[in-house]
Amino acid sequence: MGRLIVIEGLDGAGKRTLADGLVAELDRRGHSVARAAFPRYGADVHADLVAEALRGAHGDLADSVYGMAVLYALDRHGAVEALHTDLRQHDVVLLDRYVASNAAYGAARLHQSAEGDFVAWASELEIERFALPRPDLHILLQVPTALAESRAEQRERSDTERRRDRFETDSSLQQRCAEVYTELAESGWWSPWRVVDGAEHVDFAELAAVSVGEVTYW
Ligand SMILES: Nc1ncnc2c1ncn2[C@@H]1O[C@H](COP(=O)(O)OP(=O)(O)O)[C@@H](O)[C@H]1O
Ligand SMILES: Cc1cn([C@H]2C[C@H](O)[C@@H](COP(=O)(O)OP(=O)(O)O)O2)c(=O)[nH]c1=O
Repeated sequence: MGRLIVIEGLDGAGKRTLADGLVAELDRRGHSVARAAFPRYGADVHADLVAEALRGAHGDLADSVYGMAVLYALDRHGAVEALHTDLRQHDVVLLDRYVASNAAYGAARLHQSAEGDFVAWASELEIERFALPRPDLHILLQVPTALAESRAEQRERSDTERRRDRFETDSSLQQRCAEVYTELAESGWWSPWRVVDGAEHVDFAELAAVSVGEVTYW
């Protein structure tokens, strides 16, 4: 059975770039890796509805924190079988965003902490009811909000396909989100968490060893 590793962090933190580096290191060490990212834009209708709503479609849908969170969750619900298959066939299944994104962004939008009603509701929906597979490890890619914002801006300039949406351009939301992520990591929500400083050089060898369970201390 493979290990489920989840990368979390703010928009523009560098999650995709970190995933590229970690996959290369795991590959170099001979581990087979399956990789996925949520939302599954273009592959799941719920994810597409989310993207459209974030760009102003579907009336007041994007204003509903719970409504949007249900769509993100249904995207993952539709991926449960594929995740189990990948876990059977690979040493590592590496996800760019998972349930903790819903927990962090929803709580932040509602000005709640990780102890609040929203995180409890999201856990009940996705962990209990949808029975999504539990991660072996969350990696929180922590960067100052201003750095994440400038990286997201830089990416927007070089890749017009990735124009920033209304969450991504809301600095105070991103700041609150960073706080909820830190709380989730500190409380060990749903799995152990490894916090990686994305403003510094990342030690991929060490991160790969932690990811495959060779190193089990935090
Ligand atoms: N460690 C880093 N140092 C400098 N730039 C980075 C670093 N990581 C990512 N970037 C750049 O920042 C932008 C956002 O990175 P990306 O991995 O797409 O973030 P995310 O997936 O978290 O939204 C990209 O233009 C990327 O090249
Ligand atoms: C996966 C997920 C994302 N989000 C938020 C985080 C991001 O602000 C936004 C879009 O996800 P993101 O991964 O940033 O997509 P992209 O950068 O490719 O457009 O959705 C949630 O609120 N809940 C979730 O479950």
